[in-house]
Formats: sequence, C-alpha cells, structure tokens
Amino acid sequence: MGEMNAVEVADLVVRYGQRTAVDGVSFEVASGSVLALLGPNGAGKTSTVEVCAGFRPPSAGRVYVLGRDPWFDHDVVIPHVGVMPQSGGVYPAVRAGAMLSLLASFAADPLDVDELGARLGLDPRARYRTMSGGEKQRLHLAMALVGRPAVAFLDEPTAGMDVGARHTTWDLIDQLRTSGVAVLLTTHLLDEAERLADEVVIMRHGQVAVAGPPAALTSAAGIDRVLVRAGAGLPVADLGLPDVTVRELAPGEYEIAGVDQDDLGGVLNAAVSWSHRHGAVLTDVRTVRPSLEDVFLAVTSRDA
Ligand SMILES: Nc1ncnc2c1ncn2[C@@H]1O[C@H](COP(=O)(O)OP(=O)(O)OP(=O)(O)O)[C@@H](O)[C@H]1O
Repeated sequence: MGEMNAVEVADLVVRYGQRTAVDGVSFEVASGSVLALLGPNGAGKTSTVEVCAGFRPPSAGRVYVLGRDPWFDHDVVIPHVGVMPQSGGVYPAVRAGAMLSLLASFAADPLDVDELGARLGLDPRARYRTMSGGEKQRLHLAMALVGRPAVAFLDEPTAGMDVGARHTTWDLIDQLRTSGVAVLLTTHLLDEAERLADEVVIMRHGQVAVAGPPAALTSAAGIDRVLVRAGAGLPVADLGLPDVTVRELAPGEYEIAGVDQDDLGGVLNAAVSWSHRHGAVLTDVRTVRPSLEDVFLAVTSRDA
C-alpha cells in the first residue's frame, strides 16, 4: 500500500441534490504527517472527510486512501482506517471498556484497551448514556485509535474537551504522527491547527482558499505590527507616518499596526524620533507576525 501519500484527494466534488458542498478540492496527506482542514461552518470539511472515510461516494473527482478507493474498496481500506465522527453511533447502554474491547477484537494488531482507556481518562465501567460530552468525545477518539490505524480521520477531535483532555489528545496525535500514521483532522481551533498540523488547508465555499504549512502561511503574510515600549501617554497621532495606526494598549505600550514589512526601518526610525521628541526613550521593540487566526480571518472574510 502507498507509502508517500496515504490520502490523496483530487478535484473532489460533493453534491447534496442541487447543493454543491465541496467544489473541486485537492490535497494529500503523507504517512507520518498531520493535515488540518479548516474553514467556517458549512465550508465542506465534514463532507470531505466523509468521502475520505468511505461513508459516501464522491459526486466527481477521486479519493484514494492507501492507494485504494475508500468507497469501492471499502472492505480492504476500512481495517486500516480509524474514524472519529462528530457524533458517534454508540449504543447508549454500552460501557466504555466493552465498546473498546469489541472494536479491538476486529483489529489484527489492536492497542492495549486498558492502557488506551487509562491514557484518555476513561472509566471502563461507565455507560455511554451517562457520560459527559467531553467523556463521549474521548471515547470516540479511543474508538478511532484502538485498531492501530494507518490513517486517522478525526472530525473536531477536541471539541467539548476540557484543557487537560485536549492536551492529552494533542500528545496522542503527536505520537500517531511519530509512528507513521497519516492524520486528517478538522478543527475550528486555530491554535490547535498551528500546534499540530504539518499542513493546513483552509476551505471556503467548498473550495481550497489557501493551503500550506502554518508557518509558511503566517510568514507569507509578513510582519504587520510593531510593539514598542516608551513613556506613558505619548500623543499617538504624532508618529508622522501616514499609513500606520498607533494605539496605546497599556500605559507606555504602543502598537503600530499596518506596517509594511519592507518599510520596517522607516517605522523604527519614526518611532525613535517620535519618543525622543516627547522626551521619552524606547525601551523595547518587538515585531509581530499575524497568527494563523489572523490569516484565517483575512482569507475567510473575503465574502461577497
Ligand atoms: N446530508 C446533507 N444533505 C444536504 N446538505 C448537506 C448535508 N450535509 C452537509 N450539507 C451541506 O453542505 C455544506 C457543507 O457542509 P459540511 O458539514 O461539509 O461543512 P463543514 O465545513 O464540516 O461545517 P461545520 O464546520 O459546521 O462542521 C453545508 O451547506 C451543509 O448544509
């Protein structure tokens, strides 16, 4: 089975009746890497993942998982795939431990059920219907991973989890990557994507708006702000540069926004002489690049 790209999505289209939810999406996920699908509600993330996981056929385009078609070769592909859906179809009376043992019994080389459950803080005796939202979410994640998949599809894996469970999940996903698993996840948490993903794909209206490693997306956007520290209460209108805006964020802490990276020297010079004119000294200067969240908002707010 394919080593390089565990998941290949090429010109994928998903239609629901007249509605086109996914409109020509392409990306790849290599083994041992994490790709985060991002996008506003309704952008087509879940529909994309559902085709990859073999839940529905594409309306057009091609999807390969481990070199096979997850819809037509479902029985061949599925034993190597772990799926964590947004809400799991778990029988309400079933206990966590029994559910995991059942899934483990289907797998050729399952993880240790007790160890995995303990890792995720699951009580094996707990019945599904009495679990909290975050506990259910942890069980869904364990269900996706217990079969030691080569490819994991995780739809909003940490939604509703508390901070501790979220960090445990991040560590688990790091370990999946290290052990060679291809992970495709969706998330609304941009810090999660920045922390976990080798590649992010930002979807908008069913199409790929931008794609790339998070660091490449944020550095392509360039430095856009400079933070300086000087005396409190300096007149912010007096910097003498027409295209930037200056705000005093806290006493003596100023943000110079709208900086053109190529004119950083000009901005620093202006800040030095500005503080000097007002009898103050710059004691700190910091350049700030946009976060992935800034990039996301810039990309997804270009709406007609
Ligand atoms: N089973 C369905 N039948 C009809 N329309 C659907 C169906 N599933 C999704 N859609 C529509 O397709 C579009 C994409 O939905 P999808 O769930 O893939 O988006 P998403 O990016 O995962 O959104 P969210 O962030 O809200 O989970 C939406 O407009 C949605 O209303």
